Amino acid sequence: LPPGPRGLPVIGNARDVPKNFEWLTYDRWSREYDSDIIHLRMFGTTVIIINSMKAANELLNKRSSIYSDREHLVMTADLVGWDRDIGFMPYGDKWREHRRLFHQQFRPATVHTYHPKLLEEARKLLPRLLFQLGDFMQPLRTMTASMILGVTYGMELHTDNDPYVILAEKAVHSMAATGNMGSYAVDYLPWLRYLPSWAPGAGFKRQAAEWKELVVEIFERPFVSIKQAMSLGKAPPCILTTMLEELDPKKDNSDRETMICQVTGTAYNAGSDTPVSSLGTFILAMLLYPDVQRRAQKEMDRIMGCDRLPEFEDRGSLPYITAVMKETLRWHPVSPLVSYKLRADDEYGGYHFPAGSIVIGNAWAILHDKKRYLNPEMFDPTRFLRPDGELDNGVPDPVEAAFGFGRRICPGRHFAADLLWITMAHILATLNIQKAISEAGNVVEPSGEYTSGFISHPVPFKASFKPRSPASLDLIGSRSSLK
Ligand code: HEM
Repeated sequence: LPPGPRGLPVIGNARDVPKNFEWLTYDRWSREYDSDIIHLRMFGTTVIIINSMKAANELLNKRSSIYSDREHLVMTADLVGWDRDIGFMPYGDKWREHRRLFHQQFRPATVHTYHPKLLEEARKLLPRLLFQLGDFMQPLRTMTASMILGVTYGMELHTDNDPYVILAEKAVHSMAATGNMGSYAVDYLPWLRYLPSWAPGAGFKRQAAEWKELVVEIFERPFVSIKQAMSLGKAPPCILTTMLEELDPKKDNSDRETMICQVTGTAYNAGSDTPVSSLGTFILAMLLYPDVQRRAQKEMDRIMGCDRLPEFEDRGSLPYITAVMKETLRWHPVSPLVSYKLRADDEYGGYHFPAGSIVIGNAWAILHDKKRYLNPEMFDPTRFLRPDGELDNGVPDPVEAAFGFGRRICPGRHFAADLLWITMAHILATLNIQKAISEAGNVVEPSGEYTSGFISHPVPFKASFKPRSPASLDLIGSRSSLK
């Protein structure tokens, strides 16, 4: 086995692994043990942590057929009910069928047909950012939910307090809190699930029951509501109606309908939180690196002038904006760790990995590898550009690790990349992102801190959005509503 910290009998390294920001500790151990692969034992389970792209490529990408299973997380899957979600399904026929159905709706050729919806929502975001009162993340959450709910269920959201946005936020919180192996002891000690809910130490069961109600609702509520609308001939065309219309009415479709419900529900929850984290990182970077913001705005002005908003067709002429998006995904990956279960014994670099090991890809370490990215802690989009300002295809694309690996790689990545790009382009074209000023007149510095867990978000911070010019106000279409 690869090197790693010596553990204690029975519990192994359970006390060595910190509760938060494990990816930083894994990265440090990798340097201390001078090995890109390290090994831990957690209550008898072997855990292999991959900290370099080279090893990730050899194992997670090239040998994906044995590295694509998921560990069964008792808390997440059984107790909270996330087993409905493709991301938590074990490798096998059921996962394959769900993933195939999902892919048909989110492959590049299909995602292209969602561009009008992405544009419409990015444009609605601008006045909301301008008039937000202190919590700019809320309009970003509403926009992202509107995009994903719009294409999946044909829904229109009108306010920041839409029940579907709040539902997604709460449900996805339970995924972020439980989705990393070992966040709850019951993952390693499955018998704990049989503790009665009232027993001391069984707080996790009471919490799980509360979360499960939300998870069931996030999958079933929109599905049932659109199916009803469809039976009345009132459902707008969307992914769900497309899938339901393809069913053969002469057959019993109950299994197929369950699958469709799970696929669309997965899109709703997998797609409504992750881009919000990236957009939060983008805003943070624009506050901390004002020169980057100015250069991006200059590029927008050069291509767009001041009389129109960006379109997807402009992407080829806006390499710096694309570089800002790549750097956002690299600087703080949304999922710093991704984990798999090894299905068969394997060997690599003189090491033997037993079947059943948990294998963790440390995306954070890969995206902060000094050998691949100079000064990785700096937000520097120019690292992706050639001296002539065009994109440099020789620089490793953060997409390689930020969206996971192998057969499990995020199937929503094309949609996500389009969503992020068009949103960043719209904000940079029209608004100045500035540090907020407190009531006492002082500049409010963002802490730059992040939450830990399966999905990592910037800790809430304040920012102020001002129109770049009177022409920007016209473009935003909100001049009349300004005092
Ligand atoms: C910035 C945005 C996003 C990021 C950074 C992101 C990242 C990831 C990562 C790291 C994984 C795990 C991959 C692995 O295990 O190797 C994943 C899985 C997944 N993502 Fe995304 N994602 C994003 C947006 C989306 C969107 C918008 C959708 C839906 C439209 C989506 C759907 C999924 C699904 C269904 C899976 C599970 C795949 C499986 O287990 O087979 N993601 N994503």
